[in-house]
Amino acid sequence: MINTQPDKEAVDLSKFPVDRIRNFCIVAHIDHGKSTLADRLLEMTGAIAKTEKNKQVLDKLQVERERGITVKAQTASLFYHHKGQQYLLNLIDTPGHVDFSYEVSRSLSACQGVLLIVDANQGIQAQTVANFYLAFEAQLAIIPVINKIDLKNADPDRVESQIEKVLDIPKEECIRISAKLGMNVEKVLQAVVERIPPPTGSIDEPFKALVFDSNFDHYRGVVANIAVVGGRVNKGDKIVSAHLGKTYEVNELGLLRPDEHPTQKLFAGQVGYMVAGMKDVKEAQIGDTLHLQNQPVEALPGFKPAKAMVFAGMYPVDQSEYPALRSAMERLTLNDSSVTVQKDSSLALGAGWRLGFLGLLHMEVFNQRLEQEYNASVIITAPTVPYKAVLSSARLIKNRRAVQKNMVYIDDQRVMMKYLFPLNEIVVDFYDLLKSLSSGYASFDYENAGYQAADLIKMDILLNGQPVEELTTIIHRTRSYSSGKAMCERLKESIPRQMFEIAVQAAIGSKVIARETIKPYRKNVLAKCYGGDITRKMKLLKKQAEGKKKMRRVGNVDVPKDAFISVLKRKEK
Ligand SMILES: Nc1nc2c(ncn2[C@@H]2O[C@H](COP(=O)(O)OP(=O)(O)OP(=O)(O)O)[C@@H](O)[C@H]2O)c(=O)[nH]1
Repeated sequence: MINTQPDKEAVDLSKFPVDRIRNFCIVAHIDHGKSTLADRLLEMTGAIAKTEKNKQVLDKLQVERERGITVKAQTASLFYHHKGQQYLLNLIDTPGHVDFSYEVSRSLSACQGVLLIVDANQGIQAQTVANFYLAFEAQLAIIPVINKIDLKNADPDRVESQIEKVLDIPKEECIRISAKLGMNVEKVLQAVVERIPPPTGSIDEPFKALVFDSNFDHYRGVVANIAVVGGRVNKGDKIVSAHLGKTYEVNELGLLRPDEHPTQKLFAGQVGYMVAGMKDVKEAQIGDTLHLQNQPVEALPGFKPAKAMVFAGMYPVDQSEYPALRSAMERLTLNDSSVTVQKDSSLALGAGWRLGFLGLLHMEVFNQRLEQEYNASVIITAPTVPYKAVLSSARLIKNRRAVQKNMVYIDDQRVMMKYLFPLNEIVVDFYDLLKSLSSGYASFDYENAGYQAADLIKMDILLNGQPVEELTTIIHRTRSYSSGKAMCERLKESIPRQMFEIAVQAAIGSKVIARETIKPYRKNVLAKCYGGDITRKMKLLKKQAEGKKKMRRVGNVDVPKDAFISVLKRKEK
């Protein structure tokens, strides 16, 4: 293979007519080797040097490197020689975990095909099936790739049979590789050219591009990732966002290889980035259509908004950090449009937001990115799931526990089961439980099946008979006793003794279901002051008064803000 990687200045994108372009994603279950294969493809086409240091180069975020998982889809344009012709391959590496499947579905909209990677030892897993259906429904060409054939326990024959049985893809279409050793990776590149169709647009149409991702650069403003569906765009052109109707001048255009590589133009079928003086994050809607000024086009269908599954409150640790946190949140939600944001406030924690996430890992990663990329420190409250309440005298009638929907044997060792679960039962620790019960063998994926009636109740927490609104929770009746007890115990640990006895109670309506008592105690700050040094006494009393400012008064009980945080914060695993 001769791979001439054009240098920075030499890229002439007009040399790549649409029929010599391939846009594809790599999709797979978590850890099946997407990012490792992406590294090999980048190396083989000369986009990056082959060194030990270049590992998972498309996992650029600190959180991705620390956790060893992909959370953001990344794009890289590769140049590849095949049968005497040079091709432009646009690769998008996507996350594997179910919480980031929104990234996958968005990325697929910029592609005509996928490489579906399956681990030769683990075989088909939950997200293999979920990702297969995303690609299948988007009518993309699917190339099954069996990875890690170098492993001692690899069983590619069995995995091929699974692929044929469960996904209905003929065995013969599978490519067996070791991404780690680079074995057979060349065959993957050949299959991309031969089996994935080129994009359909034409260079002669009016310019039309889909914004499929974007992020915020401190100096340049919004950097949008675009897929040019038709026509061409030049640096300096005036373009219009179909969503807002605003006009911008194109300041910068280029390819991602995977670093930014400026060009003068982008043509139909190409995928790249654009900077067009959008200074406000609200101007770069993901899913928006861009066209030339005075050449309006029909807007592309865009993306279905992501459906948040888990909600949590987010507050600055110190209220003076609110404006800085707001701008950090706006910028991060531009890069992760699946997070929903609503303003909220709490007496105990001040002004903040109620955020919606696709799952618990998504929430943790968002929090970590805020800290690492924006230096923000936040308090996250206990995650909850959405409920619909029926306001009538009729009770919500029956608790729907898991209901089995179907069961398919993948082979003699594996079975795929579908259940209907209450979301509240699965979002918090179900995945961990499943992994430990199955010694790590089971995998899990879920989608929203709508609202179901359930026996839910509102549980209040009372301090000396006064309800504490921040701690009210909606909970399944069968869980209320254990949860109420745990919350009372945690509050007892966090509220300091005061001059009188404090009753900490959990209650359903007027019925108390758990109680702890905090014994009276008076902290006499003057106890150690012998004699009559009045200035020293005043100092100590002033310090005590300042301490009280950090308290929230519930009835006659002073509760330190930290107490709310420790009770509200979900328990660390
Ligand atoms: N033995 C062997 N290990 C591999 C191979 N390909 C990948 N791995 C290892 O499998 C692990 C997961 O690989 P990644 O490339 O991070 O997997 P991924 O699918 O990108 O993971 P997510 O993006 O988090 O879903 C890493 O430890 C890799 O070194 C292979 O061909 N053989």
